[in-house]
This record gives sequence, C-alpha cells and structure tokens, in this order.
Amino acid sequence: METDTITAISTPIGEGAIAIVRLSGPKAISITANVFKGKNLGDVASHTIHYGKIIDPETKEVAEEVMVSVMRAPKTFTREDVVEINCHGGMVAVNRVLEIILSQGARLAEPGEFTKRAFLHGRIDLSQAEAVMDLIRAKTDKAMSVALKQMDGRLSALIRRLRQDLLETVAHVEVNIDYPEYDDVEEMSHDMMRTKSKEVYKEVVELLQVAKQGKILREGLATAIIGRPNVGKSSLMNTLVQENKAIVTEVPGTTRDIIEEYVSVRGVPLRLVDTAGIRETEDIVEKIGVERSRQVLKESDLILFVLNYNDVLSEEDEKLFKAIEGLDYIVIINKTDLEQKLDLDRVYELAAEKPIVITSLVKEEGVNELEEAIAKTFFAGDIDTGDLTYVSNVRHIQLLKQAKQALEDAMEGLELGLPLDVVQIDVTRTWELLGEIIGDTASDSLIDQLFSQFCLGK
Ligand SMILES: Nc1nc2c(c(=O)[nH]1)N(C=O)[C@@H](CNc1ccc(C(=O)N[C@@H](CCC(=O)O)C(=O)O)cc1)CN2
Ligand SMILES: Nc1nc2c(ncn2[C@@H]2O[C@H](COP(=O)(O)OP(=O)(O)OP(=O)(O)O)[C@@H](O)[C@H]2O)c(=O)[nH]1
Repeated sequence: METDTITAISTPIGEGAIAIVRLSGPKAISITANVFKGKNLGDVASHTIHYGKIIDPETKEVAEEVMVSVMRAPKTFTREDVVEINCHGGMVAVNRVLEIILSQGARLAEPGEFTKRAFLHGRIDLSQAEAVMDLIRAKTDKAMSVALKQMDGRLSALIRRLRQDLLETVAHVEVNIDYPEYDDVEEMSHDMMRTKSKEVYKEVVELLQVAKQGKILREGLATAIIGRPNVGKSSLMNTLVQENKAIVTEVPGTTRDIIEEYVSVRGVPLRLVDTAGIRETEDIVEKIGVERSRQVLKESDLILFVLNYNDVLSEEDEKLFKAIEGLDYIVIINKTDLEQKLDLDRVYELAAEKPIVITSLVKEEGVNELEEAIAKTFFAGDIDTGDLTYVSNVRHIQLLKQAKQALEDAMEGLELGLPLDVVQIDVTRTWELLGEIIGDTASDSLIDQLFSQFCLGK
C-alpha cells in the first residue's frame, strides 16, 4: 500500500505576512502540480522555489497567488517528497489552498506527523524529535540551547555508545554460556560484566545528576510568592518581571485564567504562576490548615516567602514556616527602609539553613542578592550549558532512573556471585530502557502518544 500524502498548515493560526501549507508524501508534487499555474512542478529541480497561482479545480478561478518550494526525497525534512506552498497570510486564503490540496487526494496530517515521518524514516531518533518540540516551546535562551543540543543528537550519541557497550558485554556472556567448559572464560565474562556495568552506571548517574537542572531549564521553576497581606508580594513579582522579563503567556484556562509570567533570573527560568489559588496563599493557612497548604505549596519548585521587617512575626508567619518546612524556599525580609519590628533571631531560627535575603523593594535594594540566592538554590554558580549533556525531558529522566536501578541490580547480583545468565537479564533490561529514550525499543503506542502531543503541521 502506498504511503498517504499528508498536508497541513504549518504556520500559526491567525494573521501573518505569509502562511505555509506543507505537503509530504509520494504525491506531494503531483497533487500540487495539478492545481498550480506556472512552471510544470514535475520538471523542476529539487530545492527550488517557484512563483505561480493556485487554481480552484471546480471554478477554474485563481484561488491564491503563491510561491511553491519543491523538495524531492530523500534530502528533506521527512525524507519524502515535500512541497511548501507559501500563501498570503490570513486564514481565509490558506484554508482555501488547504481545501484545494485536500480535494486532490492528500489527507490532513495528524499533529506531529511530519516529524513522526522524519523519525520513522530514520532521519532523527525519538529524543531528537522530542527536542524539536522542546525548541518550539522554549521560553528562554538556555532552554533553547538545551533543546538545540538534543536535536543535534548529542544525547542520542551518548545513549548509543552506552547501549553498544552493554550489548558487547551480553554477547560475550552468551559465548560463555555456550561454552561453559572453559572456566577462565566464565571469570573473564564476570569481570567484564562488572567493569562495564560500573562504567555505564557512572555515566547514567552523571546524566541524572544534571537532569534536575536540565528539567528546570526546559520547564522553568514553578515559583510561588507567599506571605501575609501587604508584605510586598506584588511588588516582588513586578520587580522580578520588570528586570528579567522573558515571555508572557496567557493560558486561558477552562475554569479560570492563569497568567504565567516567565522571567529569567541569571539564566534560571522562573514560572511565576499567578493563579487565584496562589494569590490566596496569604490566608491559605488560615483557610485550609498547615497540612493542606503544604500539599498545595509542594506543587511549586521554589517558594519565595516574604516577611515584613516593619511588623512583628505573627502566628500566621510561624504557620507558613511550618507549611514550607523541607521545601525549597527563600525568605525575603522586605521593607527594611522602615523601622524594625521583626524578631530577626526568631526568623533565622525558623529558616534554619535556608537563604534569607533582606530587601527594600521600594528602594530597589537587595534585588541582586535575591537573584543570586535564587540561582544558587538550584545551580552551583553560573549555569553553563556548554559541555554538559542535559537530560531535560521527564520521560528520559524516568527511563534513566529505571536503567540506574537495573544496573544496581546487576552489580548486586555480581557481588552475590549469581550466575551470569541471571545477571544478564538486568543488563539486557538496561539496554532496552536506554533504547526507549532514542526510540529503538519504544512501542508503537508510545510513539503515537508522543507525536500526538506535537503541534499540527509540525
Ligand atoms: N520552510 C521551512 N523552514 C523550516 C523548516 C521546514 O520544514 N520548512 N524546518 C522544519 O522543522 C526547520 C528546518 N529543519 C529542517 C531539518 C532538516 C531538513 C532536511 O531537509 N534535511 C535533509 C537534508 C538537508 C540537506 O543537507 O540539504 C536530511 O537530513 O536528509 C529540512 C529542514 C526550520 N525551518
Ligand atoms: N516602605 C516600603 N513599602 C513597600 C516595600 N515594598 C512594598 N511596599 C509597599 O507595601 C504595599 C503593599 O505592597 P504589595 O506589593 O501590594 O503587597 P502584597 O503582599 O502583594 O499585598 P496583598 O496583595 O494585599 O497581599 C504597597 O503600598 C507597596 O508600595 C518596601 O520595601 N518598603
């Protein structure tokens, strides 16, 4: 059965200068040629662009004035024939072209289907495809550089090398199982398995060590600003936003509007989530109690707890300290331009080892110190996306954790002197888990699910 030719609008919905209808598949060129008035697209060289008009096959009228790019397999995004019709921006014109293309036998692409074809045809692996999505969603420079490196195949190359090592070990052991009469082979295999497992283990642990940072760079730290009424929470939010504004996204929620402000503090993306829920944290403890407040606040990666220098420590403040015990938080003592009423000794006692920053937001004092404290909470020193391979995707982190466990099992088995064919099960399992990251051992349903999260037209 011939592969379908798929099509979609690959530019964002709404008005723009130009909008692109993309086609991929064996009939991409002939379908377009059927409705294109201009050069015969069947004859043009690959990777060339042509001016012409799209003709409505029913009315024979000109539907759009366009530029058409023709790219022939296999050197294309999907490794199939690809055509891109550049239309005038505006939804009516592009939709009309899309409908005409659909009427000629192309089918509407599913979300992520172009990228999925690139994956199925081996141009990119699964982790690279996921990085394409990350790149689109990147909110800060650092997040983008992590995604670009993953797209480049850096993580893939590392994973492939580890899998190759494991495979060789397993192959070695297989030989041993086939020829059990040679004692020294048994011992050699044992040693090799131990050495290799340890080596791979070390690299998996290293990947996981920076993964927390990778995830932060990719998703941003969900940050809550809490404190009693009037302590300066909004002022703090405004200060951080004005100084570090990255991108504002308004996500119209179904029940209520959530406004997310992304700020980049020394390269650390903070997602300041300003929801009704979090704004209410001022009296959240009163309303729902310490334990439940804690459950709510646990959703945040970072809590900025603001206190008033000009007011005594209240029972409410003490309760808030209880609610955030053990979470990542920074205490901000604000309004230091006013008279001291706050019992600082008590604050230091309650905050224990957590960073405390003194600010006067009206005077713009202490903001630098606060930014430094934020950066230091998650990254020792400056963030360097240079040489490290950051795993940032939750799915990859999950798989690496499982691989780490399987390797621990293997190493324990070796210590206990279990037979090699038993230990080998754990090593093979590690090999499979790592393969899932790049898609070599991923199931069809997982692949479908991952690509369906992509945007339409990508
Ligand atoms: N117009 C347009 N712009 C775009 C894209 C696109 O599909 N169309 N891209 C879509 O994301 C991105 C570019 N990514 C691409 C990645 C690979 C190939 C590609 O054809 N690769 C071939 C060979 C390339 C060559 O060496 O000539 C290959 O790897 O075999 C094309 C685009 C961003 N800009
Ligand atoms: N003197 C002084 N006033 C400040 C400082 N920071 C904020 N304020 C003032 O304190 C008042 C309350 O500040 P907000 O930022 O609205 O405080 P909030 O915690 O968001 O208040 P609620 O929304 O009521 O919970 C405003 O009048 C601010 O101008 C400061 O460092 N010194």
